[in-house]
Amino acid sequence: MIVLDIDYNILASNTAYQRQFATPRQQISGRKCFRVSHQYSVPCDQAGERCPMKRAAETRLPERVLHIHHTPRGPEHVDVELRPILDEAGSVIAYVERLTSVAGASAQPREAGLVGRAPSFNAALSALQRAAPSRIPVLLQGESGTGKELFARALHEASPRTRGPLVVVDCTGLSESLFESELFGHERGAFTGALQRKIGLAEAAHGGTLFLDEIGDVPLNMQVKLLRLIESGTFRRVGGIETLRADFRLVAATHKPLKQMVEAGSFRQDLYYRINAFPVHLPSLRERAEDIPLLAESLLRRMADITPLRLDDDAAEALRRYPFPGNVRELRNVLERARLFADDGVIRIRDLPAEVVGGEPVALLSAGTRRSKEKARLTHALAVFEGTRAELAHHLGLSERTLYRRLKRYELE
Ligand SMILES: Nc1ncnc2c1ncn2[C@@H]1O[C@H](COP(=O)(O)OP(=O)(O)OP(=O)(O)O)[C@@H](O)[C@H]1O
Repeated sequence: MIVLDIDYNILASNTAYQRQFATPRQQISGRKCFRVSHQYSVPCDQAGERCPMKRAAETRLPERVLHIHHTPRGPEHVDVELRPILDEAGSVIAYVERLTSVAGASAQPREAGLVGRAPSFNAALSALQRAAPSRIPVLLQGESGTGKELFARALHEASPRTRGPLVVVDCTGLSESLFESELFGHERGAFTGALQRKIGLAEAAHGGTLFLDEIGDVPLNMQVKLLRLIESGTFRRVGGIETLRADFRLVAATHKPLKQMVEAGSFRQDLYYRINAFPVHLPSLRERAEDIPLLAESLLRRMADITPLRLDDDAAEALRRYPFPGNVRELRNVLERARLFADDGVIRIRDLPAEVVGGEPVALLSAGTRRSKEKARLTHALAVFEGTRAELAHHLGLSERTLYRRLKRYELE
């Protein structure tokens, strides 16, 4: 926790803060929060981020945002909760901020788990953080390959049920009877071939989270049974008479437009309202193209055996421009294939599939507009960022070499 005055100066910090966010012997008190947390020379809202203090100064109410902070370990997602302190007349005289590292995702390349730092990714992560402590059912909506299972796992791990199981049910391609026995289990002799009693997935999720992936694929008849399970929290094994109590937190995911399916009569409205208590939009890779280098580096680390793998600048640029209809899964597949051609561990343009190299630019921008946008972004970053060039490259998600090349290209050196 830190205490701040209304001019962004840190007045005090506790030992937990110092341990987590300061380097040894670093003097925190008296410094500006935006310098310490972001290495900016100006407040966050002038550097293109939402500043919770600015809002709280107007509303005099608590604020909560998810920011990427500069820490001794590099950039990290941090959940910032801010409370204004008022004097007797009701004016804001100071703020208390509680900062919590978000463990569920990384803003730096990682060997496992969710990575991302684009605003649309952070919005999804922030929503997840808010839903995690409660038992509210969450519906993850996103195109195929956007990481629904990874988000479900991150939600489970951030929840109080993290010590319990996370049970994943893929609802695609299951016939009605198979779905029922998978979900509810069956008694011995319930049907031909049921030689033993089998515990169903709803029962296996006891004390944990039940993740129903592609819930839009559940057959209509089964939707009734699913609704009953969710509403009453009870079920019966196939062939059984005993009513059993289920205790799980429900997370569902779909890439289908459920609302339209409700209108068309192929998805039950009552079930839709039940599962849609807390919808979270998972961004497509097109909506977070700036995360492509970070994701690519993470995925390459996950694939590398002895030789480390990397992309050269041109290949990285080609990936950034490709719209990736198959999202992160497609990016992973493209890299898996390309690495087989990269004998020295460096993936070049010639190693990428033709559709990626010849693809249309992501946001139908002309090359000129793209360049002037990029130049403006770099000029702004140079003006507000106070760290070294290596740190700036890190902050922008670029390699140091790429940063220097761009600075030269735009004559910003
Ligand atoms: N933000 C991310 N960070 C790291 N890896 C990711 C991220 N998003 C997705 N992936 C990877 O992309 C692949 C596809 O993810 P996942 O299977 O979770 O997608 P999905 O949305 O469930 O897809 P589908 O709807 O087709 O089942 C996985 O290998 C996953 O590890």
